[in-house]
Amino acid sequence: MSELTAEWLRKSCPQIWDSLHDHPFLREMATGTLSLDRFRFYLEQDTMYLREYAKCMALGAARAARVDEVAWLRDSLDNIVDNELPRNEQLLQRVIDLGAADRGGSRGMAPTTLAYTSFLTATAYRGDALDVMTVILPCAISYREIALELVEVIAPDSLYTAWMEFFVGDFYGERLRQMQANFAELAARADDSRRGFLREQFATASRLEVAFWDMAYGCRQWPDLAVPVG
Ligand SMILES: Cc1ncc(CO)c(N)n1
Repeated sequence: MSELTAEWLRKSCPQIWDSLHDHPFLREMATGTLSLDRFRFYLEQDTMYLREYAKCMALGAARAARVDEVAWLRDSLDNIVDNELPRNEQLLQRVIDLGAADRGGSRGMAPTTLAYTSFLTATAYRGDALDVMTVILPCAISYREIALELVEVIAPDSLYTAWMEFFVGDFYGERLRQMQANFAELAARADDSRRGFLREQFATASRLEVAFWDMAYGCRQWPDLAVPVG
């Protein structure tokens, strides 16, 4: 493995990423047929997810070797806390006002949210800034890719357009570009065995992104927290 860049990692697991792009949750968002209940479940779980995601960045900063790595992770953390979390909360209010039913998404972390956040947290406690940057990349890259793809086909001014407009915007695009440049700089110092490990970690986080959409699409909650339809 001669170089380790975000773009290289992204291309290293095409099967997983194809299933992200083909996901029924996202296809139904594009056609406007995704049920509001499912979107509500997604937003409730994603809010719980983002709180842990932000803390994973804070842990990565605490375990960083250099102050520029601290600043990189601080920038990513700022975006989650200042933009993505408040936007999720506003969208959740909108979707509730539109009549979305509670399918148990608000009652606690569903198994997949727990699996994903536990993976991020364990990675941060065990590793350093590079480990954290590797596992947060699939999240950051996939939302940009998904939003850019959907925005081409989605009906304008829908609830789902409101969700994706942040991820297609220049602010997010520039943040992602910066994140990828920072990652390449840090990863250039990793030896081959570490690169192999990071590649696996990237693939795991990518699989968990697919699993997250699966969970939201099926409103999959622990049996005692689930609210059956009807
Ligand atoms: C699960 C998940 N991955 C990535 C993002 C983008 O920040 C998000 N909001 N949620």
